[in-house]
Amino acid sequence: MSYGDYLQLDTLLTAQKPRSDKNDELLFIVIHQSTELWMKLVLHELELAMAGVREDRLQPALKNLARVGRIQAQMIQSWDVLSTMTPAEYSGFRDALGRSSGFQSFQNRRIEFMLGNKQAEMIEPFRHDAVRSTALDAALAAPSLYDEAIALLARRSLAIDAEVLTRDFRQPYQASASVRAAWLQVYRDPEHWWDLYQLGEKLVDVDDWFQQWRFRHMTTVKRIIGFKRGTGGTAGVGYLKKVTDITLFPELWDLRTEL
Ligand code: HEM
Ligand SMILES: N[C@@H](CC(=O)c1ccccc1NC=O)C(=O)O
Repeated sequence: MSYGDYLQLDTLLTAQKPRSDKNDELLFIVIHQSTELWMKLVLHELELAMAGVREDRLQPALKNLARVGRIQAQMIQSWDVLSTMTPAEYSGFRDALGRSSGFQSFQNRRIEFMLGNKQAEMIEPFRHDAVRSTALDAALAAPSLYDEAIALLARRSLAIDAEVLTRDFRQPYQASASVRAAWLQVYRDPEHWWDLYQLGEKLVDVDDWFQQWRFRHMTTVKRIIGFKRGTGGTAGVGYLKKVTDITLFPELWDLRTEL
């Protein structure tokens, strides 16, 4: 066994195939591929974290979520590398991308669903692909990381409304007064609820860094394509600006006003 065999570098390093003769297309491909690799690890860690929360093994789940946070930091940093590309350099090969866009990132959509950003229409770009659309249908219907956290609050005898626990998980999560009151109880007496308090803060980290990733996507796109429309059919920056406001775990933000 050699270094290259173990890491399958023949496969990995022959998968960069620019469609133009422009120098900067390699940067564009490498940034996307490395992001997809990080997403692969995020999915793995999120699955473990969700299983940990579900099975009341909170300490390992916290460790998985801490790792997700450090990966998100890398993903946010990588916008700085892409920002070295100028509008003229990108325009040189943009036509070669055709109508492909980030809407077609399966791993990104699975992460969004696992974190609770449930928008069923986002499966449409995958309908021609039986394997991926089936996996996304399943992720849409399953409880998110936050649904698992709320079920844990209930198992710890915090009062959670029944309709929150038995909700249709395909629907976007709606903030609930009982969930807010439960988290508030945890945050007002951290020593008594130490592991739940840590879980709450890890979830805020993930939400915060997800928002930062979206924000940097939007600013990077603004400096590279200005206000051109997106290849995926949206208005471009205007659309990306709108999605920066998405909040995954609303009560964990709301309760901060009351502390
Ligand atoms: C020059 C670089 C980039 C430009 C100009 C760009 C532009 C855009 C635009 C305009 C959209 C909205 C869909 C559309 O109308 O096309 C979009 C969506 C998206 N992009 Fe990018 N992007 C860039 C780089 C990246 C990178 C490096 C990633 C990392 C994988 C990425 C991931 C995504 C994802 C996941 C979406 C869907 C977002 C959502 O629905 O919330 N993009 N991008
Ligand atoms: N939506 C981008 C194109 C784009 O960024 C893209 C195209 C192909 C593969 C990945 C891409 N990145 C994420 O949106 C654009 O409008 O220029």
